Amino acid sequence: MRRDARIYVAGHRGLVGSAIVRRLQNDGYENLIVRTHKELDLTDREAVESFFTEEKPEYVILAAAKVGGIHANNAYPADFIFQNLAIQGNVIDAAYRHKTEKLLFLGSSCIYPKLAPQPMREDVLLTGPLEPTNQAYAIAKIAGLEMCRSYYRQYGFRSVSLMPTNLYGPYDNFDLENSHVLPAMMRKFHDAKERGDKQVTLWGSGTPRREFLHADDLASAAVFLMNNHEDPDLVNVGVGEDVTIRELAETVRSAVGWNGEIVWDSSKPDGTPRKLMDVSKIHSLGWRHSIEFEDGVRDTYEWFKNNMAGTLR
Ligand SMILES: NC(=O)C1=CN([C@@H]2O[C@H](COP(=O)(O)OP(=O)(O)OC[C@H]3O[C@@H](n4cnc5c(N)ncnc54)[C@H](OP(=O)(O)O)[C@@H]3O)[C@@H](O)[C@H]2O)C=CC1
Ligand SMILES: C[C@H]1O[C@H](OP(=O)(O)OP(=O)(O)OC[C@H]2O[C@@H](n3cnc4c(=O)[nH]c(N)nc43)[C@H](O)[C@@H]2O)[C@@H](O)[C@@H](O)C1=O
Repeated sequence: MRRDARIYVAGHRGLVGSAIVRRLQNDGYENLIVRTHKELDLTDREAVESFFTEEKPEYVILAAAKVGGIHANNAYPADFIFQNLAIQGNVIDAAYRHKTEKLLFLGSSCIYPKLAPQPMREDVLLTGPLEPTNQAYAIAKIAGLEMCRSYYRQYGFRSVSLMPTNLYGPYDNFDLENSHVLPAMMRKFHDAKERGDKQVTLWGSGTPRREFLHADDLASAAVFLMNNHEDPDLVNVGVGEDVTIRELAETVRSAVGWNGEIVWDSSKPDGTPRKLMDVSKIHSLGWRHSIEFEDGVRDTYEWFKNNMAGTLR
């Protein structure tokens, strides 16, 4: 991408979109196009059409989506499938018709079968049943990446599709019900420390394993692949190592500095037992993560204390 190219970053205020904007700005890209959800609802096909007619972005980074943790996915499957199908359908099709040079699509590690062999290679896609708690979201994401492959096959429309593992970092969603596990733990431990609570309740058994990648690393992979990769087939993005949810709780608790008791609520779902990415493809393309987990969690907690603590209810 030329440094003066017109690059539309959809979802620029979210965890991933904000990290991609920071990365592009640091790399000297000076012509970024952004719209808030309120300014442009990407589920509205006519609004998307007018936006592309007006702005004619040369590159599109699609980091806008309906996103949430295990509870949100399980409780609101209709919102997850409808909004994601609509957003990606509108944006990918408009980008093709308005002659965008290249688009970046984001899937997720939950597109792979619930019991896929670990670590999960890109070619285990569609080889078995999905995890029920996020099936609606996963099917929307699989449709998105198939749309990218199909637009390439039929029209030669260029795109890259990244499948990130679980992400964390600044501008994450710290809602107690609808967020992912890492920000939820951070907020629960922080609130307990502030209030002097002796116990925090976490969900499930604590035995599932998850892999965590800092959003700044994902942003670096996104810009790298936009510049260096020409195949619309999916590419996993992760660190290649995972931890149990109990181990994660210890790391986050230690970063926050709270020493009370953790209680596990077994009435809440565990979700997929393990989701570890095979990252050999992206390593062979020349990209590796650079933020170590403990450093990333510590920095994210600093950001949380400075920006979010006290603003949340
Ligand atoms: N977080 C994670 O662990 C992972 C995320 N991903 C993928 O990365 C991408 C970004 O996720 P993440 O940054 O975490 O999500 P966030 O929820 O942090 O951000 C999503 C962004 O999308 C915007 N948005 C949502 N709906 C619309 C809409 N209808 N019109 C316009 N904008 C909209 C939101 O705007 P607003 O805030 O104003 O509503 C927000 O800026 C998604 O595709 C997600 O599937 C993949 C794997 C893991
Ligand atoms: C990125 C990915 O994210 C989601 O999948 P998930 O990884 O299962 O989601 P999660 O981060 O919410 O939970 C991970 C694990 O952690 C446990 N857990 C403990 N205590 C809390 C807790 O307090 N909050 C939450 N949310 N989880 C908790 C929880 O029970 C589970 O065992 C999907 O939306 C999927 O669509 C997707 O793409």
